[in-house]
Amino acid sequence: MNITVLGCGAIGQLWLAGLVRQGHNVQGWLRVPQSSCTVDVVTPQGEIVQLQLPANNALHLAGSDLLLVTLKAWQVSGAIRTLLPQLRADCAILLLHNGLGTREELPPLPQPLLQGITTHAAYRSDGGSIIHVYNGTTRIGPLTPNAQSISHLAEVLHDALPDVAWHNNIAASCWIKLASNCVINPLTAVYDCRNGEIEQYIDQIEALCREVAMVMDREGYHTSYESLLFYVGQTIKSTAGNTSSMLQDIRAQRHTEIDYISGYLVRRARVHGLSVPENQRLYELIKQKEDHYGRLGDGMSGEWE
Ligand SMILES: NC(=O)C1=CN([C@@H]2O[C@H](COP(=O)(O)OP(=O)(O)OC[C@H]3O[C@@H](n4cnc5c(N)ncnc54)[C@H](OP(=O)(O)O)[C@@H]3O)[C@@H](O)[C@H]2O)C=CC1
Ligand SMILES: CC(C)(CO)C(=O)C(=O)O
Repeated sequence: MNITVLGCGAIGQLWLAGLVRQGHNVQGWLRVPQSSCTVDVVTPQGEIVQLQLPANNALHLAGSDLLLVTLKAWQVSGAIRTLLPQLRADCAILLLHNGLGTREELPPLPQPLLQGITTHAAYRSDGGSIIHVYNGTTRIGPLTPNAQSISHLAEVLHDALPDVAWHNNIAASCWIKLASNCVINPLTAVYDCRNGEIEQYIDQIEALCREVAMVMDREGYHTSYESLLFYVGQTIKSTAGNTSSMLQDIRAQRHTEIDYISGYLVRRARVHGLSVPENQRLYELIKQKEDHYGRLGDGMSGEWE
């Protein structure tokens, strides 16, 4: 397949490495245009993969069958909008990020639109290499009716970076993942701790899960408070040693994905006339942290890192 990977950070480089290995014709797409991009990945087995791949080639983009979007949620709609005029109408666009709400920011598209969530874990080391710490599962599925027929994409992606599973009702899976991000990300950022250490704040975890379950129910997704609480508890246990992505962003004074996590939940609650005070409170606490270092940056670059 002809593939463009938009965003060549931690997750993007895992995909670039895996797709090239399978013989696909792949390029990266960088924010600051360059003719090549570096892939430098250390696999969970300690294997080092170093590649130089083409990047930002307009002809390659125009011939792409798949645009794989591995950006932070707040970077997605702006980046896709600038590329849309150059994409074929049948180029599948797969959004692979934490949180929800990017779809609503995009204009109506002729292209088949898909969404994915992943439990792979990777981070950029001080030396710049991407350390792939955990081999997880990626779930993908259609957001638009014209994407329902391309379930074979899951197989193609599975061969490159297993495991990949197709879910017809991907929105429901994304909401369940949103529940764990509404709990783990802001709590770890507020208490400045690893994921496993938030188990002690059980009252807050329960309140957050109750609120997410209530909003999900109004959104039409079948779930229960108990099942969400169980799922979130399992995620806390299985990622106990992790530093959440939100805490990493806060520590590095970067823009967080809070607007697409707790912020999205708060916005959907408002649409349904529901009150979600615990999610609202955590949302505001994280925004205050962002504003604080945003202000510190004023007069310097004036931009988010
Ligand atoms: N890393 C992980 O383990 C996991 C990540 N996720 C989710 O996956 C998503 C991606 O995360 P991750 O890979 O860690 O993030 P990164 O920040 O590592 O990667 C994003 C990349 O996109 C680049 N970028 C930003 N804006 C643009 C643009 N307009 N055009 C092209 N490139 C751009 C950034 O470059 P620059 O820095 O130059 O702006 C950066 O290299 C997030 O939603 C995250 O929450 C989910 C599960 C696990
Ligand atoms: C599930 C969790 C919380 C794992 O760390 C995550 O997705 C993140 O850190 O963003």
